[in-house]
Amino acid sequence: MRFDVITLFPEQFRILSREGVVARALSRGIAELRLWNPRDFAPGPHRRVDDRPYGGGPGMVMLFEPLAAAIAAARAASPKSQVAYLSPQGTRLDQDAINDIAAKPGWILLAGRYEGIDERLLERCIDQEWSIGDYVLSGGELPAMVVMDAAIRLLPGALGHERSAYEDSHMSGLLDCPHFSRPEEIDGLRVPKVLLSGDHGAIARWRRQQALGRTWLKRPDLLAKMTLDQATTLDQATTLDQEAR
Ligand SMILES: NC(=O)c1ccc(NCc2ccccc2N2CCOCC2)nc1
Repeated sequence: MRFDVITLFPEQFRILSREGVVARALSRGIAELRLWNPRDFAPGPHRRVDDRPYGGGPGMVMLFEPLAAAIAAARAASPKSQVAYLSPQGTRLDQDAINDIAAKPGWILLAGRYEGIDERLLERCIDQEWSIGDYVLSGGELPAMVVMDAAIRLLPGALGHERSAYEDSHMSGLLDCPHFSRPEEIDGLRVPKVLLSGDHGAIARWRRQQALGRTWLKRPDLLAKMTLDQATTLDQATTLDQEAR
C-alpha cells in the first residue's frame, strides 16, 4: 500500500519510519511513503505557498497553484491513488472507514496548514475529505499520520503473528477485554482465575463476555451499531465453543 503525503512539513513524518509497526511495514515494503512539499512546486523567487485571504480576516490561505502541482505530481507517481483531504469538515473516520481505506492500493493525503486551503483546490483536486475527530489541530499532518497508522497496521504481515491473537479477542465493533501479565498479585489485586486455568475455551468465552460487558457499560452506542449478522456470528462462535468443550 502506498501513501503520498502533500505537506509543508515533511520532516514531521520521520517519526513513522523510526520505530514500531509502521516503521517495520515501511522497511519491509508492506507499505510505502512518499512526501511532496508544495513549496517545491511554488513558482518565482519567493516560492509562495500561502497568501492573504480575500475578504480579509486573520491568518493566511494555502494557494491553489503549488498544491495543484504537487497533487498532479503525486497522481502521476501513484495513478491508482485517490486524493483525501484531512480537515475538521471531513467525514468522521471510524474503524469501518479505516478497513475500507486499508483495502485500497494507495492514497494521496493532503495535510492543510494556515487557516485552510483555497476552496477551488478542494473543488478541483480532492476526491474525499476526512476528519479524525471533532476538534481542531494546527495542521493536517497528525491526522494524516493517524490514518496511516490505523490503516497500515491492518495490512497482511504488518502485525506479524500477534495479529491472529489480536483478531480472536477483538470482535470488530466491541471494546477490548482486560489484559493481565506477571506477577499474579499486585497490591492485593489478583489475576482472574480463568486466565490461569489453561482452559482456552473458557478463556475465550470469558474474554468475549468481558468485551461485551465493557462495551455495554462504556459504549452502548457501539452495541446498538452492531448489525444483526455480527450478533449472529457472536452467537455462532459461542455455540461452536460449547460444542468444542
Ligand atoms: N479533525 C481533523 O481531522 C483535523 C484535520 C486538520 C486540522 N487542521 C488543519 C486544517 C485542515 C483543513 C482546514 C483547516 C485546518 N486548520 C488549519 C490550522 O488552523 C485550524 C484549521 N484539524 C483537525
